[in-house]
Amino acid sequence: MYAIKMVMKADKCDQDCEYSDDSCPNVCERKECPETCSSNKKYGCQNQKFRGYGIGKIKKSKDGKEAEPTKPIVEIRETGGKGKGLYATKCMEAGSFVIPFTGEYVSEAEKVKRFELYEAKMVDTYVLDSGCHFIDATVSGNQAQYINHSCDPNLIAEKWKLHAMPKNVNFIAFIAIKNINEGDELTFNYRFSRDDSCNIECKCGSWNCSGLVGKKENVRTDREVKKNGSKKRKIMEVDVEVDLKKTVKKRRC
Ligand SMILES: C[S@@+](CC[C@H](N)C(=O)[O-])C[C@H]1O[C@@H](n2cnc3c(N)ncnc32)[C@H](O)[C@@H]1O
Repeated sequence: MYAIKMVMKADKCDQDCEYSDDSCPNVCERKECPETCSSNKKYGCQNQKFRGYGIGKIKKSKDGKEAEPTKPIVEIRETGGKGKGLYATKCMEAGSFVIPFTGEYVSEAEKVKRFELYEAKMVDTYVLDSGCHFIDATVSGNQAQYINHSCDPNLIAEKWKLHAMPKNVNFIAFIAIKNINEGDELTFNYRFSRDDSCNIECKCGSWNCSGLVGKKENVRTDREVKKNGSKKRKIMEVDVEVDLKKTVKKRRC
């Protein structure tokens, strides 16, 4: 009974949703609302965060002009031990959209070619597996590429669909899974999909630190552990969380 109700709501929401807060069925399905969504009469639709960052169709204000771009709520700073990191410049509640992850969308074949090229040039490589494509932030990417790993993170990476964008493209958003204070470092669990990524000594300092950056339980880690600052090339290929049921407290789904 509950499932049927959700589907009906989602259909309605696709046309002209009346929710557009965290109970919005599109949020529950990780879909951005269409530009035409006229919900939330006072503040406008709250489920168009990618558009605010210039991703997808640009948001228009009521008078038809381009809306102001979203002001960043993060800044890059030195961490002392982990290189640069990304920090919150204001408080955020659990469930908040923090920042999208951007880079070049490439196929698996192109990713393999690039890995060879980066290896030849000894370039550190940073790629997120979005499920449909690989998002390569090695050369071009936004501030999200400075998010360090933690074994007890305050962010999760989620896959989203954008309205009027190809169905086979996933966009990635970093969402807060804890309340975050101004000045906190933003982190997520890298959960590396390659064995050869898992040999960097972890300095997250969490109570549950595994000792290695991004280590999954089933990954072999019998290689030489790289200290931070090592001249050896690092390959970061990260799996994005797929579990939609992963609980983010503020959301009702
Ligand atoms: C995607 S980059 C993050 C930004 C990076 N700190 C920088 O300055 O460019 C990933 C690299 O950051 C470092 N790093 C991230 N999380 C770390 C952690 N928990 N402990 C130690 N080093 C970490 C590692 O050198 C890793 O190769």
